[in-house]
Amino acid sequence: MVFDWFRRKAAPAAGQDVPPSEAEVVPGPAPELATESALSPGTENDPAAAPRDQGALPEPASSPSPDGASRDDPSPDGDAPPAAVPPPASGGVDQDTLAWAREAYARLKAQQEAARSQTEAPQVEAQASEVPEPARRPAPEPTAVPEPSNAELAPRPSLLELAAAQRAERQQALTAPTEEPPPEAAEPAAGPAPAPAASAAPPADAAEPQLGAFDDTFTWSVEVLAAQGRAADEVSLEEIDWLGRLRQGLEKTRRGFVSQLLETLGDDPLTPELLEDLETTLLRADVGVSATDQVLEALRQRLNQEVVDPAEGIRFLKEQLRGILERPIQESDRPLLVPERDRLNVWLMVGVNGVGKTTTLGKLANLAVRSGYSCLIAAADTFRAAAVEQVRVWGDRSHVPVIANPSANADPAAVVYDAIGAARAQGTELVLVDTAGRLQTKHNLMEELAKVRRIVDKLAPEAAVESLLVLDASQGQNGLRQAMAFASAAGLTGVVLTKLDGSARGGVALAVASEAGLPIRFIGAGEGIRDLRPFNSFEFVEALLSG
Ligand SMILES: Nc1nc2c(ncn2[C@@H]2O[C@H](COP(=O)(O)OP(=O)(O)OP(=O)(O)O)[C@@H](O)[C@H]2O)c(=O)[nH]1
Repeated sequence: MVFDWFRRKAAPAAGQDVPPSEAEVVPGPAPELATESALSPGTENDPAAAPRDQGALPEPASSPSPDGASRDDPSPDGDAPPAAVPPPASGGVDQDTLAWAREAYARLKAQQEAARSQTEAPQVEAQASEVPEPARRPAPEPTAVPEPSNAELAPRPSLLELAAAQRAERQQALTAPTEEPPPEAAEPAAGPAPAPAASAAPPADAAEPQLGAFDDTFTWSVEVLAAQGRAADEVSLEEIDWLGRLRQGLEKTRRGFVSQLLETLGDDPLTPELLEDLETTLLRADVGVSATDQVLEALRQRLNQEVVDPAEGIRFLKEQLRGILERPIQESDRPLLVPERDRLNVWLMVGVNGVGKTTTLGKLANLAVRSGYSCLIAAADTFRAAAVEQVRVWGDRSHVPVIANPSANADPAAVVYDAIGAARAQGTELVLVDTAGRLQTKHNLMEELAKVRRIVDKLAPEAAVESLLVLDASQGQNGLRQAMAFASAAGLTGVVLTKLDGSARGGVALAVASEAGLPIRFIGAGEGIRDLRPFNSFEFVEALLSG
């Protein structure tokens, strides 16, 4: 079994079927929210100090842990909080939810400590072997699984669980990308190509995610996973880390959106007059005219039927936003974009200059390798001098081969031709194609792109082809115009939204879904290799509207 980052669940390795019935965290119809409340003002800048209304999140699904304890009874010793877990940062927190979050935290901490002592042990051995015989100290007991220092944490993972966690960590370490690209990767990639620009090198890989404090961000992340049916023992550090970064990435959008929303909604029941203010708020957040109209119309109808208090207003708003994001996903033939096993998958990255196509491709290659898919990169951006080099560096980081054409200004279609041939010969599952950035208004360049697309369809009619428009979220409504233009030339099937970190225009995701009718497939929230994940409408909307 490997952890499939596309499905976000442990999955059988290549050659094994994935049972469709297994529960997975997928961007599907939103889970029913048991409770919902208004956003908590004041938590934006100081989550540790101000209370966050935990009721804003759904009741976590009650999933028994492997040792049989349910989340209602996280501690075999009773209700006392684990000693190593600090008291909650916020007051007034739902105790049941908090206990569940504590359980997840305790497990992650134990896993991290187990992994740490596991990695330290071989180092001690290695050092010992360098020491002259007489001075050599006795090697540490090889079979003993170190007892975590927070052994009193509840529920304490069994030795089997610890060992499994260690194995998983080791496997992750083995399959993880190299920290730095190997020196030869810095060599010019292709014959006459000029020396690589300094900017060609992607940022160094982020270190393994570390467990932070038991704070508001942690409890929010755990709750978001729990609301989607995750058990406490299925919560992984990397997902917590990602959700934290997603929430942080959407902070700028959220800050404007949420504060205006709270101001608009106030403490009184919603009135039709408030809808005008809400319209302005949504349009300012780049949600787009169509999505805004849909939301307002739904709210209007609701207000005609009953009195709606602010908390219900927020819940209803979230539901509407999720619905808009979900519609194109559910209408596509694939509710979840995952490379199909035992089939050639070709994913093209297209878009205007500098939006993050190559970076996205590098992150996807890493996601694919870590999820156990065989992958190959086609460096079909033959226009920009350093592009092939940049792609090679990304390929090296995940040990993914790169097919490139050494001649300057080679035909991108020829590179794709070679790549598909190589993938067929090697039985590769996923071919990621980097294409040159182009303005949607340049007819000849759009024609060139259409040719690449035709070549793929002709050469590999059996392949599952995806044409993904990479959009820089910070470009707001401009991205929408790009989507419309690229749709016809490249036969777009989906969108990757990048640079959500640091952009106040994350609302454009809704405009893309409602006006271009394109499913958002992945989102990027940072330059690091792990800063990309499959899009999940529930998490996105929660992060957008979390307090
Ligand atoms: N902050 C942030 N930066 C990103 C993200 N994705 C890409 N970038 C940065 O955006 C810049 C351009 O990325 P590239 O991947 O080279 O963009 P491109 O679309 O391939 O560029 P062209 O090939 O010139 O069209 C780089 O500095 C990336 O590190 C993201 O999600 N967040």
